[in-house]
This record gives sequence, structure tokens and C-alpha cells, in this order.
Amino acid sequence: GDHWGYGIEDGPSVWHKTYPIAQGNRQSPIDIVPHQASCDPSLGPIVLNYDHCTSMNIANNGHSVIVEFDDTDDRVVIQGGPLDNPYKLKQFHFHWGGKGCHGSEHTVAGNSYASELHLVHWNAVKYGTFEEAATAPDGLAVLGIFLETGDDHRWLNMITDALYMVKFKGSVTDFEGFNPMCLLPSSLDYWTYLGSLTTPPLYESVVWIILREPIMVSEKQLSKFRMLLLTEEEEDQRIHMENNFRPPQPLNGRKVRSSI
Ligand SMILES: Oc1ccc(S)c(O)c1
Ligand SMILES: [Zn+2]
Repeated sequence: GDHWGYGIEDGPSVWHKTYPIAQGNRQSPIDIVPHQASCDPSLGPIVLNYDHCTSMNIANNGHSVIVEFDDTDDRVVIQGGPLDNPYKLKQFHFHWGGKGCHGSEHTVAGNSYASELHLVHWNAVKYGTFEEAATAPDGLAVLGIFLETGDDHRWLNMITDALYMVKFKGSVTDFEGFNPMCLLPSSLDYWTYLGSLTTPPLYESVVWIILREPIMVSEKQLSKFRMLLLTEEEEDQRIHMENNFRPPQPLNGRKVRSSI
């Protein structure tokens, strides 16, 4: 089982002991410096085709809350932008902070947002399974969306209202018909670079596409994420899930391109 976490003993600063790739040369997240990103006119718009979206369930995996999709359907894809193929939506999950503390993974000119949503897609044209794609250099495409505190997000309530059902680590419940199109900001302007999963096993298999415009969510909605527990139902100890973000990693000469 997973023995990694975000605490002092098992957090990002010791992940390299079990996952040496943590010290690799294309790790994520990174600090995005807009003025150093090269505007690349050959970078077209990203195209999201979430029309026939089929969410299946919502789960607490002990590290985040994750909504999983039926990826046998090849109509729910992201394409365009830096991608050579369409990539199929597999799951989305969030990273967040503690009360009053920001929790995004990517930062923008050193500034972090309250939270970050990752929509994880895989290259089903080139690879047979998600697991195979997850270890390939062009296997995954993750769309990152920043969450900023402000007004209530009218659709995020569908997720935050379901969180009490997956309070404990290892819990899962049906969550059908949710279309993440409703979580997108108005602009699809993005930055893109080659990186990795930001959680163990930290595979260097991700084409990152980070939207510049954050979505607005309320402090009340964010507080519901912090109600989730790292611990299982039968455990006596109750540890809240918060600050489940990895700090920015060395760029190592990588180029960040912008669509803007
Ligand atoms: O499959 C994935 C798991 C975790 C994270 S942070 C990803 O970006 C992809
Ligand atoms: Zn993530």
C-alpha cells in the first residue's frame, strides 16, 4: 500500500527515498513565470470534447478526492494545443491547503492559489491501457485549473455535497452524470510544459496544460474538502486531508510555452 503522504515523516521532502525519480529532470509542479514563457504561435487552442461525459464514482484514496470516468468511451477527449493525439479523460482530483493556507501545486510568478484541479487524460491512440500510458513520456495530458476563493461556484456544490459520503480513506460512492465542463473558466488560454505526476510514483509522463484563468470557489466550499479524512473508518485517530500539494520543482532548463 501507499506509505507516502504530505506529513513531516512521509511528505515530498522524503519521497525520493522510495521514488528516486522525485529528483528527475522533468518533475512537477513548477513555478510558472509568465514573462519567461515563450509565446508560441504554432500552439493552437486546446479542444475539449466532454459532451458524452460519463463519470462513474467519487472516492477518497487517502491522498485526494477523485472522480473516475468510464474510459471505454472514446468520445470524451482533450486535443489540440501541444497534443499530437486526442487524450481520453480518466479521472479528476484536487489539491488544496489548510484553513487560510493556499494549496495549489503550480505557482504563477511565485504566487499560489487556494487549490488546483487536475483533469487527467491518457493517450489511448498510442497506448493500450492507462497504466501503460502513465509510464510513457507522452502518455498523459493533465489539464490544471486554479481555484481562487471568492463567490460560491454553483456547480462545485455537486462535488462538495457528495464529500460527506467519502469522508474516510478507502470510501467510494456512485457519482454518475457529472460533466466537468462546468468547472472550466471562460478562457482556455494556457501554459504548457513537459512534466510528471505530482504524487508518487511521480512518473515523467505528463504533458501539462495549465489554464491561466482561475475559477472562483467559496471558502465554505473549500472547507468541505478539509473535512475529508486520511484515516479509515475503523481507525480511532482522525486526521484531516489538507495541504496535499507538492511544492514547485526545478525547471532544469525546460521551456514553458504559452498559448497567449
Ligand atoms: O494519474 C495521475 C495521478 C496523480 C496526478 S497529480 C496526476 O497528475 C495524474
Ligand atoms: Zn494531481
